[in-house]
Amino acid sequence: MGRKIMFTGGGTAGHVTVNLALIPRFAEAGWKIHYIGSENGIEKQLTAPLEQLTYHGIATGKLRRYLDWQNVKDPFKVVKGVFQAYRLIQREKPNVIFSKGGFVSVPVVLGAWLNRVPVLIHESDLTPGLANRIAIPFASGVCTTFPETAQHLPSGKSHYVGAVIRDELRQGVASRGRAYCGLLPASEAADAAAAGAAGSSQTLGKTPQEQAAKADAAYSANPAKLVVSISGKSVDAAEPLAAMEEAERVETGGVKPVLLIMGGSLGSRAINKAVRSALGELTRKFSIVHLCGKGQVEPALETADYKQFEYINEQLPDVLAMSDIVLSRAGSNAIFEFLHLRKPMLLIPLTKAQSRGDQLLNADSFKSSGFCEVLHEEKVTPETLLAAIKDVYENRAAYIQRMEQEERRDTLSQLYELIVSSARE
Ligand SMILES: CC(=O)N[C@H]1[C@@H](OP(=O)(O)OP(=O)(O)OC[C@H]2O[C@@H](n3ccc(=O)[nH]c3=O)[C@H](O)[C@@H]2O)O[C@H](CO)[C@@H](O)[C@@H]1O
Repeated sequence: MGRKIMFTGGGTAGHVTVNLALIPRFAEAGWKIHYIGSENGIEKQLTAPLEQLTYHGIATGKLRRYLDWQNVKDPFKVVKGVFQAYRLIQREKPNVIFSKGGFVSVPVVLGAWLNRVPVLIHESDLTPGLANRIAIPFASGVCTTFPETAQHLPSGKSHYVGAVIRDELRQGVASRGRAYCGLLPASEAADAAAAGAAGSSQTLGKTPQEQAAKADAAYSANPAKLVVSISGKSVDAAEPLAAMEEAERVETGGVKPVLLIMGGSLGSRAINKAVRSALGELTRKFSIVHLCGKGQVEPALETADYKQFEYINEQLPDVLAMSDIVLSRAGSNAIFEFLHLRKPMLLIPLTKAQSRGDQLLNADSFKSSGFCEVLHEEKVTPETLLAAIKDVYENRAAYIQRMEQEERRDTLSQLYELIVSSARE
């Protein structure tokens, strides 16, 4: 009889994507794969395309730190969930359970413990979240993304494995990303820029390099008055910054650099608001792909250089491949993906008022390694946001160089082996 693994984890994509990375490995090795999640959560949507997987929905309750009338109802849902998980595990008899955390995972870990099935938990953040803190006493081991997390775990249970990166994230193709987002393909943008330059008041060179040199020379000769033509439009670059930007655009063949904005898997209203307050300035310099979160797209704001999506799933590798820099929350999975792909980042971590402060720690750790710039939400204004984005973009080579020092470890294989070795016969 083949071996069987049960995954759990959900609530936000950060509690699902590690499972999505592992599932193909287990499927290839011939394991039967089951997933216990909530009835309608994001974990159900994200695992739906996987044919090799049997999904079981159970009742879930959120364990809140604040007062809410749901707090009265939810303990009953949690008890119901434990009972359902217990019965499912008893029936399916998995060899091992892997939990990526989130509230749905608590009843599953308890159900596994009651059935004496080994459970490995994964903690992506520097300090364990509430759901994992409740579950850890019932688990056989805890795999961590950060080495520092060991200090917050019972001795002997902690396994530092590092960040798990989905294989497909490495296979992105920039031109496919541009096509998906409706951004002008790089080659066409270069042609348009060259055509525009040919008929402009300033005759710029033929190649992007010649064009940049001419724009630089023109600006040095008369910094206060430089009119360049990009894509047929004359731009009065009276401001030194604007002149530099236009010269740079010419240098890149008329293609604006791409700024990817990811407010975590659910989107971030604070980031959305901040970005939209500075949209005019930002789109002068960047083509923006904004992952806004469910129900947060504003169609009226859409332009050739501002593309919004609620969430991008299969196409994310392509979109990442075409992105030059990233503005993001500091969720652990996302920032390690950016590090792996060498994307310079500006991070706006979730505040202590809205969370236990895990993203502040994640962001501090990345900043001290020189991988990102951090802008605290309390300090965000259109001006500070623009300055910080400009800073990251201008220093992008230095960020990339520091990220290049970071070894790319095969965490996925290591974690796979650890789970296999924890499984009961
Ligand atoms: C509000 C909240 O509770 N945030 C927590 C949640 O964040 P969140 O769920 O946002 O998780 P992460 O930022 O860690 O990961 C997001 C994941 O979603 C993917 N993605 C995102 C947007 C998109 O359009 N497409 C897509 O595929 C990313 O590639 C990444 O794999 O879990 C993280 C890991 O425990 C924590 O650090 C965060 O503090």
